[in-house]
Amino acid sequence: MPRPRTVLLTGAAGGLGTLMRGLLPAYGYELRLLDVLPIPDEPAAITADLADKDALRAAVHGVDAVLHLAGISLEASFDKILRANIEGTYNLYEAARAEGVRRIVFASSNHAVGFTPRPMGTDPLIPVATPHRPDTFYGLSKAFGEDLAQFYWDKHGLETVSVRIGSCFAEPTSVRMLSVWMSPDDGARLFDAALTAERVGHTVVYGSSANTRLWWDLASARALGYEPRDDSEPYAEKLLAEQGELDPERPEHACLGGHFTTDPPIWPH
Ligand SMILES: NC(=O)c1ccc[n+]([C@@H]2O[C@H](COP(=O)([O-])OP(=O)(O)OC[C@H]3O[C@@H](n4cnc5c(N)ncnc54)[C@H](O)[C@@H]3O)[C@@H](O)[C@H]2O)c1
Ligand SMILES: O=C(O)[C@H]1O[C@@H](O)[C@H](O)[C@@H](O)[C@@H]1O
Repeated sequence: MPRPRTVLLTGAAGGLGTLMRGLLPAYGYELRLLDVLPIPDEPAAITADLADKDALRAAVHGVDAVLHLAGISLEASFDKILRANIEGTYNLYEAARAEGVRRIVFASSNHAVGFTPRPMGTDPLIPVATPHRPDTFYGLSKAFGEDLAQFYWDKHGLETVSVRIGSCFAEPTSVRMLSVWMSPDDGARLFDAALTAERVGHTVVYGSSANTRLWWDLASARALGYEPRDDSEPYAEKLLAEQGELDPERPEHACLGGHFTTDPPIWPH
């Protein structure tokens, strides 16, 4: 596939969208921005809901690829998740298929597999082929999105890289995040690799930096050409002094999804 140049960035007003708006142009992409919220200082951004099928058709028309970040990014009622994340992602795929877009990079989440026990001691890293074990309606919508991506590849030849993002923020803020953190710079490296790798079909990868305390296997991400450069370890001493080690007796410390696994989820995590 020729290197994509024009990329629709959905969820461009959000935290990750704002970070990627800043970082991805340096890789040579021309970003077309979309969000349900207006974006200050971005008059060309498309303000549209993922429920608006006509707006999505127009938004994907002529782009080489889509980086799909839009949606509810925390736990919410099933009705809200259904509309934004499940129907919204379907609407985006259908628009992309109809307009002949070749590739989508889908912001999946570790919460699609959040009830997977985290490795302890000498346990092996968690592979991407681990079964879906969503920890929330939110995680369930990401499991659906991964299946939707597989279906659109098998049926329509529309490629996807589903990125099970850990925690992509400027800095890790919890002991759990020491294992799942993805620095914004590594996030841009991974999204660039996912947009440009040859013949991905539907590939699932974990999205994180090369953390010393990593819980999952980055092999499928590295196979796309991703070379992480960051590690959360410099933050470890301070976070461990403040919060202590994870306690395997506490369910929210024993699983990948952390506090998303409690009922209701406990914020912050
Ligand atoms: N930030 C992370 O660490 C992380 C981790 C795992 C997965 N993700 C996923 O990455 C994506 C971006 O995460 P974020 O942290 O920037 O979240 P965010 O909540 O800051 O941003 C999401 C954006 O999507 C927009 N949006 C929501 N519903 C919409 C709709 N119906 N139509 C159009 N736009 C809509 C929101 O207005 C918002 O700007 C999300 O899909 C999230 O689930 C993020
Ligand atoms: O697991 C995590 O830390 C992150 O998971 C993502 O799916 C959520 O969107 C984000 O809010 C969490 O911080």
